[in-house]
Amino acid sequence: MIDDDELDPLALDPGFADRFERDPRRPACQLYLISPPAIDAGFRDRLAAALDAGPARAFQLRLKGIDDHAIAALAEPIQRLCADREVTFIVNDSVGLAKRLGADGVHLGQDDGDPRDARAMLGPQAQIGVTCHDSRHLAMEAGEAGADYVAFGAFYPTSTKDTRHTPEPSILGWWTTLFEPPCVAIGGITPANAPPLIAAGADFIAVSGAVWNDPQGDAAAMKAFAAVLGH
Ligand SMILES: Cc1ncc(COP(=O)(O)OP(=O)(O)O)c(N)n1
Ligand SMILES: Cc1nc(C(=O)O)sc1CCOP(=O)(O)O
Ligand SMILES: [Mg+2]
Repeated sequence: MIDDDELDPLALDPGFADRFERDPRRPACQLYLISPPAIDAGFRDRLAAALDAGPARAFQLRLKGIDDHAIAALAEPIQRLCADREVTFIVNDSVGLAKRLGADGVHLGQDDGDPRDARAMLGPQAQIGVTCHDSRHLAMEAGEAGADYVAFGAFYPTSTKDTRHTPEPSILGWWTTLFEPPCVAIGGITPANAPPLIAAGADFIAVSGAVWNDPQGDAAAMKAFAAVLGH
């Protein structure tokens, strides 16, 4: 096992983050929208209005505390909406559910299974993402296992999930400098605190609470993210 500190560009080269320049061939950073942890049947219209207000490249159905049958029933209209808008539809946690729904992909945490098994079940076109916390080692393992993106977080405090890892933004630039698959930044991201992560190299910012819990409303939040991302 490689010690993560041995891979830390800031330890090897303290000026790394200041000199980081995004490869112009990489697409600009985009929004990866994550559902609230609980939704009802009206969420489809709420999501449609949010997507009307500002673009998202991907949407993850991340529902907690209900079984796969209940998730499948809620998923169908949302999945159709995403297909109509060309928004990649990702299912959290469950390869079996992603397969059953014919989702565009699955997001796997470190305890949610091996990306190789997910690939075998979902096929070559599936988008498979892997949680890598603050670990360069986990990200390289995920890349070797065929992940289509790696996710680092939690960059900021969040009430959406109990988190134990806090990466430095420079992990994003380290990844994009060395590897082709996109990297996702997640955890407590708002329009106000997103710019340093975008500047550090994030290919996607993944956001839940800052959209669905914004006191100004979902549409205002989506517009604010669109402005920050230059859409
Ligand atoms: C894009 C993205 N990144 C990280 C996570 C977290 O996944 P996981 O560690 O499995 O935790 P839960 O989301 O299942 O609570 C994610 N879902 N999406
Ligand atoms: C689902 C999730 N995963 C994280 C990780 O660090 O892997 S942080 C997080 C919560 C994302 O929601 P919000 O934008 O409301 O903070
Ligand atoms: Mg999970």
